[in-house]
Amino acid sequence: MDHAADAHRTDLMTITRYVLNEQSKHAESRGDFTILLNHIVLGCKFVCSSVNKAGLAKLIGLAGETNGEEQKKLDVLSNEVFVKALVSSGRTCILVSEEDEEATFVDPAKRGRYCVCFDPLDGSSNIDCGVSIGTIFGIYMIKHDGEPTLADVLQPGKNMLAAGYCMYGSSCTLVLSTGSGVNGFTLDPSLGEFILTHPNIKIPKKGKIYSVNEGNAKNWDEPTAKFVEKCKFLNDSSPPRSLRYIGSMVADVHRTLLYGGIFLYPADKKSPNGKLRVLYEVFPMSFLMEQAGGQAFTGKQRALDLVPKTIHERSPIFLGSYDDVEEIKVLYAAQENKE
Ligand SMILES: O=P(O)(O)OC[C@H]1O[C@](O)(COP(=O)(O)O)[C@@H](O)[C@@H]1O
Repeated sequence: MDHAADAHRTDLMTITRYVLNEQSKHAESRGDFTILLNHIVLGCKFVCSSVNKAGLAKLIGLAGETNGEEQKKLDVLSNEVFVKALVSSGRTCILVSEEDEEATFVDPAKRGRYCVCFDPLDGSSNIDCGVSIGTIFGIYMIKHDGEPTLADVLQPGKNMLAAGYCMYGSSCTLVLSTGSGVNGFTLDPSLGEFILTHPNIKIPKKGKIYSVNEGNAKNWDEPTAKFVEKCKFLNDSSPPRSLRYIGSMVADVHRTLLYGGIFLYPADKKSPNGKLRVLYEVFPMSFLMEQAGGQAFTGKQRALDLVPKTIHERSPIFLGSYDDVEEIKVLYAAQENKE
């Protein structure tokens, strides 16, 4: 690798150029998706700079508002920026945000054909201590000319057109799939551009890492308890798997995508549907995992086959390397056969 050439690379593959190339393959594309994505990218850049200067700009701490959960100042600010950017793109008709109780139906005069479900700032519990957090988004397109309704977003995840996340960590990385593979782009602060740095990401078929909040172990169901037990106390000579849990889904999934392994947020006696939300956490991450060669399972079915009934519905999720998720599917199938 010629680092000097790399540092002075002049043929810059920005995310806009990448998506424009992608879209040019679709005859019907009029550039609407690229315009939409550019507004999402603008939101990510704004949130990235706000997160970086949070301590200095007094953006740490609670906003004193709730969405059923206490909202952080950065939660509210990020949500405002994304809603305004998405509406001003003129390409959206329905917005579903983790921070808004109700879906936003865009004014017909400014409306487009895309529905965007997003968590403007995921990993709230890690905001104030500077640990990596992120934005997650999933995009559908309405296929009819009638009034957009909730039915246009309460669809299986496999109907999404695209999904991605932006991680605000040691560097700002945007990972995106438009249905033909997964690519990672790193923000070059000196250019203010996301540059392709992780082309065609493929998750290792089998991993050495498991990622779960073991603090909930006493409330787990048997297949989950058995799987985590296996991760720790293998009955053969192979080395035990390592536990890595940041508590920010974006950061835990990003590591899983690059290094392999499995991330799980199972159901438990206290939260029978788990914690993570289907439309803007489970679906986008499952879409990316499958596009990278991994898989995503709910404990009952392929995550992307789920049909949510409400916009803030939760679901258990097991996602990551193909073989690792296969192991837990076998345990749930055995449980089902016993019942
Ligand atoms: O603290 P727990 O129960 O392990 O939950 C951590 C999970 O909750 C989340 O923080 C989601 O919650 P928020 O959307 O409220 O931040 C995920 O990012 C993370 O995977």
